[in-house]
Amino acid sequence: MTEHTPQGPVDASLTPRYAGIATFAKLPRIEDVPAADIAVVGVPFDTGVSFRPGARFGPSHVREASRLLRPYNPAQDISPFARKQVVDAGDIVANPFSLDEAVRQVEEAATELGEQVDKIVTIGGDHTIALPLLRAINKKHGPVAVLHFDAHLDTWDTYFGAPTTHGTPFRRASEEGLIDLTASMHGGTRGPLYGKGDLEDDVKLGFQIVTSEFIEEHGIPAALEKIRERVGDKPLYISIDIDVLDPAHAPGTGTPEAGGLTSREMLRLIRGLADLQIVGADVVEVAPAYDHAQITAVAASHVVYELVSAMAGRD
Ligand SMILES: N=C(N)NCCCC(=O)O
Ligand SMILES: [Zn+2]
Ligand SMILES: [Zn+2]
Repeated sequence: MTEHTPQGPVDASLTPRYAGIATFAKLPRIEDVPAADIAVVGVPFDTGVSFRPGARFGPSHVREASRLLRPYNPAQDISPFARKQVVDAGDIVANPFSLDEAVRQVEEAATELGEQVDKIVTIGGDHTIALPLLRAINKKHGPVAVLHFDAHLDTWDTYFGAPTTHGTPFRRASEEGLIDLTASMHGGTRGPLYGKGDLEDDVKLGFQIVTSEFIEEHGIPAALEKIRERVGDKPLYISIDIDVLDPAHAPGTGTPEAGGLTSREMLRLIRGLADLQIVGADVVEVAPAYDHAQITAVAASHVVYELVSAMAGRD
């Protein structure tokens, strides 16, 4: 915890919230404070996508929508920006012409940032970036429980022979021993697969699943019970692909699947996990070109805010 009184966001009652440069939630930049506890950082990168491109514009789009966030979160009864020094750490530079170099750059930058702050919430970017982010967090915490909210499993093996894509990060991370596979889960998965073998492979790796259908059938409390039982008090990394939401709630994404969660359900799920030992998180796959009226960006900005609130609430 920093020694200084946290510097909060620009006061929207003194400076119009639509004025000025958009940092996340109008928070100070990391350079503007002596020390920080929680950093929000962008990774504008989408070289790993299999369908619609454009997630490289995700971080700036989410920051724009986050201008409207306010400092008190009644749902968690917490003022996250007063409790902890939360900052915007800008964007990590990721080479769009070399996926391998980009992955190295993300790992290196996230490792460095992780030495400066306690916890990081990353805004993507396509889901490829979860791999270097998990490599970075592994150096700090060892293998972490991964709670992965997504329409997709993202444990596929290769695409066009390529091992590193947005459909493969959790397969690679499992193989590298970055994930505690006794405590990890997918949440909100649904939709057509390549074959039954996709699910069998996923089980073999060690993941469990709370599907979108399970959540609809049994409700959020039952889903939370399953997740909490699985994760326990292990260091937890939460990776949220915005396509876990139904396309009605998140049209601005690259591989949309019908039958997903509402934003209200997603926010409730995070709140129900707020007391767990969350050590890092990402929110990925926001692709503004397919967004309308900032629907996806508003949802994503609230998801990030809820994650930051959860992290700020636990010492
Ligand atoms: N990670 C995301 N969003 N999508 C993965 C989809 C991979 C596929 O095209 O089969
Ligand atoms: Zn997905
Ligand atoms: Zn994904």
